[in-house]
Amino acid sequence: MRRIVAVGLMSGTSMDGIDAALIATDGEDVEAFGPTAFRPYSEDERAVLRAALAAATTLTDRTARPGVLAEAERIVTDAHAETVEHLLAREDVDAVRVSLVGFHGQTVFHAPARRLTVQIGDGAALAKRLGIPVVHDFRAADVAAGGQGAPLVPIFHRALVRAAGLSGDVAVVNIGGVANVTRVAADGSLIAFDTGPGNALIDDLMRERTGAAMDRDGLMSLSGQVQAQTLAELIADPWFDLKPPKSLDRDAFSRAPVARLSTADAAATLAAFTAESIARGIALAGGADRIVVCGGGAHNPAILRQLAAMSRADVTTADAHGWSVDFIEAQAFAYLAARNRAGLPISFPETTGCPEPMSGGVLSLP
Ligand SMILES: Nc1ncnc2c1ncn2[C@@H]1O[C@H](COP(=O)(O)OP(=O)(O)OP(=O)(O)O)[C@@H](O)[C@H]1O
Ligand SMILES: CC(=O)N[C@H]1[C@@H]2OC[C@@H](O2)[C@@H](O)[C@@H]1O[C@H](C)C(=O)O
Repeated sequence: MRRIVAVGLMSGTSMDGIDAALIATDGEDVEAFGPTAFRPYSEDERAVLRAALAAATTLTDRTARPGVLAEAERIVTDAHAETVEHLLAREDVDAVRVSLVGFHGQTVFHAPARRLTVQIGDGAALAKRLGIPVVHDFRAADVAAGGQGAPLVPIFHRALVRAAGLSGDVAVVNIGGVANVTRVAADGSLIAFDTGPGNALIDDLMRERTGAAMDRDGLMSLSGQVQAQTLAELIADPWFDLKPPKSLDRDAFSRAPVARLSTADAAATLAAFTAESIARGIALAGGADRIVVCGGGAHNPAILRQLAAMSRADVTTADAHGWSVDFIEAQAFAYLAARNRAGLPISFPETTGCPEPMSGGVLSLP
């Protein structure tokens, strides 16, 4: 395929907002990173999204939008359209120069064992409003074929690792609401899976105890003490020893074990829980010489310090390699949309457990 300019859009499990990023790619190589934009959800919008997650637990049909799910889908679609319109206007980019949008949508339910994964967001409506073809619904085909439907970013991580010429075995770790790892071995082979919690438990603790949306710069976690017994209780969950492929829904783990702790100790212990489950995941993947961290958790020194202490690898953040800590997932969905148009697979037995390399995503034309 020729090189195209694509916009990628990600609204992740943290539900902090929408990341948008332009890239130039032929679906194999990333030829250039372009401008980015972030559009936070308002507190009201976030409350609707949280209600949608609760409502979605009873879904059996991935296309049904009962009750609050219909309102949540409208909010998600409109907010994504606004984000792209803002980005293109700010950068003075004419929509005709953009060939494609990769639209992840918002995951409201993920249970691959039940062959069900639900991302809300109306791709057809977005294509019409923007006047740009949109690829959306990236996870459904993989899950229908028996895969986990996640993580999908690994093939993008590998493209970045190869282009950077990083030596040795490299683990790219994304710390979003949930955390996931991609291990790119020195021989180019790939293994990827979700490792456990990212920031979601810490965000939920902070909202409940202080009303803040996050533990900004890890200040609360850094002021507390990791409670070893509680951490041991959290990490004793047999899920962490399960062999990949494996993936998680946002609320797969409970923060009940930290309920009796002070806010500072609870935050410190949850940050250590995230770090230890990532370190275990990297070991399960075969270990790494280098760990490159991306996602919002890369801004939390409490997580990063614990991770560095628990692993013997060289730990850096994505920015140190010229990649983007905050927009790597949005860039990945632009890349995955381009792969869809190029007829290239987006998921693999080694990343989602699907039976064979699979294409993914649905195209909606304006
Ligand atoms: N300055 C900061 N200090 C501490 N934590 C931060 C900071 N900035 C972002 N975060 C954390 O990162 C989260 C957002 O991360 P990110 O945008 O990577 O997640 P996501 O894309 O929503 O999730 P996922 O990757 O699971 O889909 C916030 O909710 C917050 O917990
Ligand atoms: C079902 C779902 O939306 N999963 C997300 C979530 O957030 C992080 C982790 O869990 C990852 O598996 C996935 O997102 C990234 C973008 C992925 O598919 O690679």
